[in-house]
Amino acid sequence: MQPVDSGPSNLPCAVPGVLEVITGPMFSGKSEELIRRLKRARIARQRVSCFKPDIDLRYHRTAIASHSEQTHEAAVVTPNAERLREELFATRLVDRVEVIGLDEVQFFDNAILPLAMELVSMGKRVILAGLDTTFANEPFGPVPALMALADKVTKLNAVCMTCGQPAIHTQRLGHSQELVVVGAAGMYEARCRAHFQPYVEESAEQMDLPVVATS
Ligand SMILES: Nc1ncnc2c1ncn2[C@@H]1O[C@H](COP(=O)(O)OP(=O)(O)O)[C@@H](O)[C@H]1O
Ligand SMILES: Cc1cn([C@H]2C[C@H](O)[C@@H](COP(=O)(O)O)O2)c(=O)[nH]c1=O
Ligand SMILES: [Zn+2]
Repeated sequence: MQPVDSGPSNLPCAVPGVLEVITGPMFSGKSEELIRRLKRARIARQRVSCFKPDIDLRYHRTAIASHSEQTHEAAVVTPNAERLREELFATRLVDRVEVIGLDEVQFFDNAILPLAMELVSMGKRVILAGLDTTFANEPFGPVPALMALADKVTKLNAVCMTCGQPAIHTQRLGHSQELVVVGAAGMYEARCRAHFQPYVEESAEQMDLPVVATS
């Protein structure tokens, strides 16, 4: 008797959750894309909840806002995954929503990874937006690891403010070497590879330190 090729199972599985990461430099449209996805989910009559860290209250206290002034209602939370967990579970909000959005995820600690995966395992659509690299071109917080775990990664480009080509970097204008410096246009610019100056050389020049020649 021939063995039966069972093939792909037609058995229904539990509603699958999904992790989506939207990333890229500043001004690349991450918040716009997050807002677009959340609005479409609401059109599809899905229940949506959105959060942003209390670090960055540039435009609104009760909404995420893009540089182009598009907005979506959001709750402000301390950028601490345990606090976000409490916000979702202690209030049972998690039981009332299908889609969870979070902007500026780069400011969260690494515990955001197991929290995101727990929500996905509960069948939630989790959409996270944040910077992949810092002003110094280093991986920013949990974002690269989240990209590795995601079902879908959308990496956006901005427009280089020097030449108009696609920009993958965020240039900080000024001397600060702090990791977190909240700001927008005037403090930061999108730059392409050719026009991005990582802070090591630039700050050395600005601080009148010797710049080591590479060739
Ligand atoms: N250098 C730039 N490249 C692209 N868009 C820019 C630039 N500077 C300003 N913008 C504006 O920023 C908007 C994207 O804003 P936003 O969604 O907040 O980006 P992000 O969240 O990635 O910082 C664009 O639609 C455009 O109106
Ligand atoms: C590169 C870089 C950025 N920031 C800050 C600057 C802004 O407040 C946010 C990014 O906002 P956006 O929605 O992506 O435009 O992050 C920072 O603190 N450190 C950095 O290295
Ligand atoms: Zn350029």
